Amino acid sequence: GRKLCDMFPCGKEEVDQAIQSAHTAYLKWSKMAGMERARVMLEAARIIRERRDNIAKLEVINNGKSITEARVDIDVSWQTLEYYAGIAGTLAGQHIQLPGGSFAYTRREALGVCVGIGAWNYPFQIACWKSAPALACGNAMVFKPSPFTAVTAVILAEIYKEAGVPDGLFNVVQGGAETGTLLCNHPGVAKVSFTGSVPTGKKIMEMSAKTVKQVTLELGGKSPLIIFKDCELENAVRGALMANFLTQGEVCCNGTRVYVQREIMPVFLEEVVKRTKAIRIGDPLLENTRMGALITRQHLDKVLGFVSQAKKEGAMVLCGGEAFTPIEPKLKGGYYMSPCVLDNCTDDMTCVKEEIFGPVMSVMPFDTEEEVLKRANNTTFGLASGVFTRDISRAHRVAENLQAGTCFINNYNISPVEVPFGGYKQSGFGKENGQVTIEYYSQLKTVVVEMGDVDDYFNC
Ligand SMILES: NC(=O)c1ccc[n+]([C@@H]2O[C@H](COP(=O)([O-])OP(=O)(O)OC[C@H]3O[C@@H](n4cnc5c(N)ncnc54)[C@H](O)[C@@H]3O)[C@@H](O)[C@H]2O)c1
Ligand SMILES: C[N+](C)(C)CCCC=O
Repeated sequence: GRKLCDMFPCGKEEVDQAIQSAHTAYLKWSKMAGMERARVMLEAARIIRERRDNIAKLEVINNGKSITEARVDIDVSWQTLEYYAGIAGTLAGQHIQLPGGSFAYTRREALGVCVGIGAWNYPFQIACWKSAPALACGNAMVFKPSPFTAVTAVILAEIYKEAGVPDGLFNVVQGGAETGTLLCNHPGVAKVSFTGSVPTGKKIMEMSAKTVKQVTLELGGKSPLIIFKDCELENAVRGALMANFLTQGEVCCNGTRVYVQREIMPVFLEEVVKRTKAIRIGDPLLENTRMGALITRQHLDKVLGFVSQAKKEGAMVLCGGEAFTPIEPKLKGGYYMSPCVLDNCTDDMTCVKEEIFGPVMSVMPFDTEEEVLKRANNTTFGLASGVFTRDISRAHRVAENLQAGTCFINNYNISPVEVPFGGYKQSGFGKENGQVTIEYYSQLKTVVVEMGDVDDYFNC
C-alpha cells in the first residue's frame, strides 16, 4: 500500500532509441558463434544464482508474493538462461541432397529485434523466459515490464550488461499501454512475445499484423482440475492448493475449476478447507509466510467482487474470500485477502466461467469421465488442465481429450524450463520453454546450390 518508486513512461523518442540501439547490438551479437553467446549467457546465469536471495527479496517488494516462492522464481530464471545457453551452440540447419550432386541446406537465423511485454505476476521470470531463447538465437530484445512491477527487469538488464552482452542487446522500457502500443507498431521490430490478458493479446495481434510481425501470445486461463474417486486423496488435495493459491492465486495456468467425483466430494472438501484455512498470510518477507499481498487495491476489490457475485449466484463460501488485515502495523493498508473455497458452484456461474486471477477455488461435483471432459472443455480458454487418478489408462485418455496446452497428471503447476508451456484456443499460441521455443525466436533460410548447368528451358 505504499509507493515504491517513481518510474516515467517511455514515449516515442525513448522507444525509438531503445529499438535503434537494440538493432545495433543485434548486428554484432547475431554474428557471434553460438558458443560465444552461450558463454555470456552462462555468466549472466551465474550472477543471478549468486545474487538469488537479493533478487528474490526485490521481487517480493515488486510483486507481493512470498519469499519462498520468489526464490523458486529466481532459480527457474537462472536455469532458463543456462538451458538456452546450452542450446545456443547447437543451432544448426539441415543438408538436403539433390540430383546431379546439387544440394540445398538450411540455416537457422535470428529474427532481429524482438519485443517482450510482461505481466506483473512473475516479473523477473517472464523477462528471463522471453529473453533467454531470444538471445540464444542471436536476437536483441526490448522488454517492457508491467508498470505495476517495474523494478526487477532493470536488474536483469544490469546483469546481462555485467555478463558482457553488447550495449543495447537487452533494453528495458518502462510504461503501460501507450508504451506497449509504440513497441508493437514499430517497423523496426521483428517479433512480439506477449504475456498478459486475452483482450490485450488481441490488440497486440492486431497491431503486429500491420507489419506482419511474428507473435507469441501467453494469455489467460480458466483451467479445469479433475479429481477422480480413485485418486491418492492427500496428493489431490495438495495439488488443488498448488493449482489455486500460488502467488495469491494470480497465476495464468491455475486450475480454478475443480471437478471432484461425487463420491469423494465430502472428504475432499473437508481436507481442502482445513488446509486452506491453515495457509499463513502476512508479511511476504517472512520465511513461514505462504501467501502475500495481491498486486493492487483495484485488483483486490475486483477479486472480492467475484466472491460477492458468486454468493449472489448461489455459491457457498466454505472459507476465506474476505479482505485480511495482518496484525503487524507496517502491513496495514496492504492488499491481503484470505484464500477462498467456493462450494455449490455450477458451470454457468461467473466465478466458474471468468478468470478471477486471485485466491478463489470453485469446486463442482461430477459423475462420469465423459461428462466431466465435456464440461472441462466448455470454455474459450485452453491454457492448462490437470487430472488426479491412479488409473494410468484413464490419466492418459483424459490428457488426450482435454483441450489445453498443458495437462498435469497427479500434480499441478510444475513447469521446469525443459518443458514447453503455452496455450490452446484463446489462451494464446506459441510456446515458452523447451527446445521448441527456438522455432519461435528464429527463422529458417533455405540455400539451394546448383552443381551442374542451368537448363536451357526457353530454347533460346
Ligand atoms: N499464459 C501465460 O504465460 C501468462 C502468464 C502470466 C499472466 N498471464 C495473464 O496475464 C493477465 C494478468 O496480467 P496483466 O493484468 O498484467 O495483463 P494485461 O494484459 O493488462 O497487461 C500485460 C502487459 O501488457 C501491457 N499492455 C496493456 N495494454 C497494452 C496495449 N494496448 N498494447 C501493448 N501493451 C499493453 C501492460 O502494460 C503489461 O505490461 C491474466 O489474464 C493472466 O492470465 C498469462
Ligand atoms: C510457474 N508457474 C506456476 C507454472 C506459472 C507460470 C506463469 C503463469 O502465470
